[in-house]
Amino acid sequence: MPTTPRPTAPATTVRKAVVVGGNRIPFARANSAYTKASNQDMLTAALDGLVARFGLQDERIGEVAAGAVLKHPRNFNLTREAVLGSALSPETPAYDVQQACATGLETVLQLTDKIKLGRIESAIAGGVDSASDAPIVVSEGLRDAILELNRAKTLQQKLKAVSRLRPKDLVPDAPGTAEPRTGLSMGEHQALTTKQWGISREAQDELALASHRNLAAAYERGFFDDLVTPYRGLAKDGNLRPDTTPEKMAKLSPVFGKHLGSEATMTAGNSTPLTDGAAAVLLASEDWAAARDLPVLAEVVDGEAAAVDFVHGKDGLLMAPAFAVPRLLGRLGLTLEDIDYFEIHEAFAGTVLATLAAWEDEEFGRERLGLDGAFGKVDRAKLNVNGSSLAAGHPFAATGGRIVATLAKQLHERTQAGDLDRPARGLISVCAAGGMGVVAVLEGR
Ligand SMILES: CC(=O)CC(=O)SCCNC(=O)CCNC(=O)[C@H](O)C(C)(C)COP(=O)(O)OP(=O)(O)OC[C@H]1O[C@@H](n2cnc3c(N)ncnc32)[C@H](O)[C@@H]1OP(=O)(O)O
Repeated sequence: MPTTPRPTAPATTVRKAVVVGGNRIPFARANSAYTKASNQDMLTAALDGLVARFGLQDERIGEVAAGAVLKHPRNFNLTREAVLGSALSPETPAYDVQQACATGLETVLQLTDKIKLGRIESAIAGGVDSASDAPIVVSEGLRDAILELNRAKTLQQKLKAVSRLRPKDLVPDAPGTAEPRTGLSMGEHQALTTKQWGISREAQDELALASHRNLAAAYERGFFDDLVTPYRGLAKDGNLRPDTTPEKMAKLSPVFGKHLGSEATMTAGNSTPLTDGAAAVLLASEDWAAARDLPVLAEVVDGEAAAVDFVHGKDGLLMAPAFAVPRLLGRLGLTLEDIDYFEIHEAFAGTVLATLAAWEDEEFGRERLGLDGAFGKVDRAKLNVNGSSLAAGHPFAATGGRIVATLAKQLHERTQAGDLDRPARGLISVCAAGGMGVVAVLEGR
């Protein structure tokens, strides 16, 4: 007679995971204020700022997950080293994540899932990147010679290893943002997508200007006072240009897609700059936050990842969020109209605008998303209301943490204002190298 199999693990509970708050160091343009700071220095500073803000000295956090896109081989487990260097309890486990520019958001989703399942009560998610201290890779020839030298026991074997070296082996591989499968940089890929979706230079410059204007206004009203801790002489993001104008932007020469001639529209003004920085977000179960009398800004409701075949297909490298968002909202029974704030990572102005154009396109909606028509229109007054990567800068893995903390605070303010008959709702969309995208929905408290 068949018997009902006994569960091999205790039943798990699904509960809510919330954002308590965030902390980041101001983001610096590459080769400026943080030239001498390593990824570990910056991540430790972001963690220590969070510790100071929420009284977490010697606290054993359930788990810390962070990462860097440009990681030195010497950083075996960068996040654990940063935890050991911080004021958190050394009994706090920590691990690295790498999901390109979506790393910060991916860590938030991984850790909130663990909290929802009851495996941990608290967590810190984050990310860091330094374009100033990028790892330099040695050539295959030099690597082979060094490994052989390491194994050599006799003088003869050592000389043989060294004698293999040729002058070209001494040339290092310079760091870059090229896609391994196409050899094109992210900017060159985006230039193709920007053209494909017919995004004008004016529209890109306008989006970049709005980003600077919104970020400057948010600093002005003190919005970042409890989200950003000054570091190495910097109190605000070094890339912020409150005085930039449409005329100044219009004068900039194209930097990507130059082969497109007069159709080249991407400049240093409407592309993110290479940036250094770190961000961290404190996540918890409701009980853990209540027991410590800590505030709760927002709930992390759900997330989704997508990928596109940018090598053989017609979708642009950074277009995966155009697919991930409809899937996530569909699963949650929401439409774009149900969202009060959109945080769409501004890798390039063209990335945001191409995504919005795809969602408004009937054919894309029917043929690529399997809908009856266009997915919908984003109300631009709800988009990146506190500025985004074009103004703040984009230290790749740190961007997700910046966005989650910023959105959580914005949602909290709006929910507490009480003008909605429900909690304020926010959508995050982050594109990533490799044709990927990670998105999430948060709700204010
Ligand atoms: C990684 C993932 O997984 C997904 C993603 O997010 S993809 C995005 C990844 N990021 C990138 O690829 C980074 C792209 N950016 C770059 O490579 C470089 O920043 C860039 C090529 C765009 C520009 O480099 P640069 O030429 O060194 O920039 P920079 O010197 O700062 O600016 C050039 C000029 O524009 C001016 N400028 C820049 N922004 C301006 C603005 N908003 N208003 C007015 N002027 C501006 C600068 O003042 C400068 O002028 P001068 O030459 O007179 O000093």
